[in-house]
Amino acid sequence: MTVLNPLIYQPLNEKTAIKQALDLKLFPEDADLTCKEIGDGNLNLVFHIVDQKHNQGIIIKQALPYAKVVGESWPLTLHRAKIEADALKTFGQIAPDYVPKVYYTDDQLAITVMEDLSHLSIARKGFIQGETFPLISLHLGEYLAKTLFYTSDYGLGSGAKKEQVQKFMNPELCKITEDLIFTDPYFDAETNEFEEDMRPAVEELWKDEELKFHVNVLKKIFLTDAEVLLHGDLHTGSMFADNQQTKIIDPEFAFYGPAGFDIGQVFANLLFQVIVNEKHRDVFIQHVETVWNVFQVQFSQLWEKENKEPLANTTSFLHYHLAKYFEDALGYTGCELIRRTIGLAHVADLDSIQDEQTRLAAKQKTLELGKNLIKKRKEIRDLSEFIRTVKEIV
Ligand SMILES: Nc1ncnc2c1ncn2[C@@H]1O[C@H](COP(=O)(O)OP(=O)(O)O)[C@@H](O)[C@H]1O
Ligand SMILES: CSC[C@H]1O[C@H](OP(=O)(O)O)[C@H](O)[C@@H]1O
Repeated sequence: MTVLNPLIYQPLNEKTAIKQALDLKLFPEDADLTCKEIGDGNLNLVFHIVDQKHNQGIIIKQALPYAKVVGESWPLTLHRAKIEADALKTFGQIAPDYVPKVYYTDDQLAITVMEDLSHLSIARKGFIQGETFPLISLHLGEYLAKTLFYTSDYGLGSGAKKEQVQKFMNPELCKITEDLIFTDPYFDAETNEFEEDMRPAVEELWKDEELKFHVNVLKKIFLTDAEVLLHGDLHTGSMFADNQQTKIIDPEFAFYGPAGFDIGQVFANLLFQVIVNEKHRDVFIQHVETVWNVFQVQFSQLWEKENKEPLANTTSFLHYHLAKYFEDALGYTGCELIRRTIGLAHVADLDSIQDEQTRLAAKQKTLELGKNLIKKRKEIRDLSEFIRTVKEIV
């Protein structure tokens, strides 16, 4: 665990970030550097440094010793910067096409210097502006298949996997997920945020004992099933895209957990668009289908060709895993839909809808779909039944 050393750790500002870049000799000597802090996430500082002369940029991301969205009253480990840098390196080796290059890291300063992706758009923002990024689901399916297979016992071997489990222990960030996704939305917690008009639906949800039982089961799986190295926060605000490329950023919540968690977060964040984006509804339904289809095909190929556990390499055991991942993913999809509607840290897909009635109707649908997926995840046995459930509610 990185200990905060006030003699070494200092939050950067736009001037000291330029000095840092110069000290690291990441630009030519005649560079004309400008710097802007562009962090729009909940937790960290992000400095965009550009050499105006040669039109080259880098990103310096720095963790603060607290959660930026709340302030100094919510202290948060700087160790998350090391977790993020290590996860970017691990995922970068496994799926280099989909991960920004890491140029430099400093655990004491809690910084990661990485490839500037500002020629791409944050997927969530692009979707809201009407983009569909036609290849994003194919890329996400491949990214998920590779990262979830190659970090598992079957892709890595059980000894090496255990070392990784240790390396990616991330208790403070996991606790945020445990609270914000699996606990707080299900009672009258201070962190929750919802419009007063949503109160009847929210209070109904708080009283739903069957739902809370299922959320407890999903939380238990999250707490105990150290299957694969997860990104841990794989929403569309953690994806850069254009019509050709997709890059996944921000894995500071990485840890060993259930494979279905990353898949479910991807499904949920695409489903926000299925719910709000009438014009491109079918495209986003297809995106959900493609993510699963590509994941399933590529994961199965890796399982058969690269399996380090000879006895595990059977079709029936592969199907057992795919069925578990799918069932868990549906449950986590439901949890993500609900927490982004009534918990802390909403999504712009919903909150940016100007018309109040349209916005409230969309939020009712995300809650309804979320509850259904959580409760019925064992009955929904395949992709077509999943899509049928989505269409019935949307
Ligand atoms: N590699 C990058 N290239 C360009 N912009 C980036 C890069 N990484 C982050 N950003 C910008 O900074 C914002 C916040 O980054 P993010 O990693 O999501 O921070 P946080 O951990 O605080 O959520 C992103 O939405 C994006 O606009
Ligand atoms: C207090 S953290 C809330 C929320 O923020 C994280 O998202 P991001 O880092 O992408 O801004 C994560 O989803 C947490 O649950």
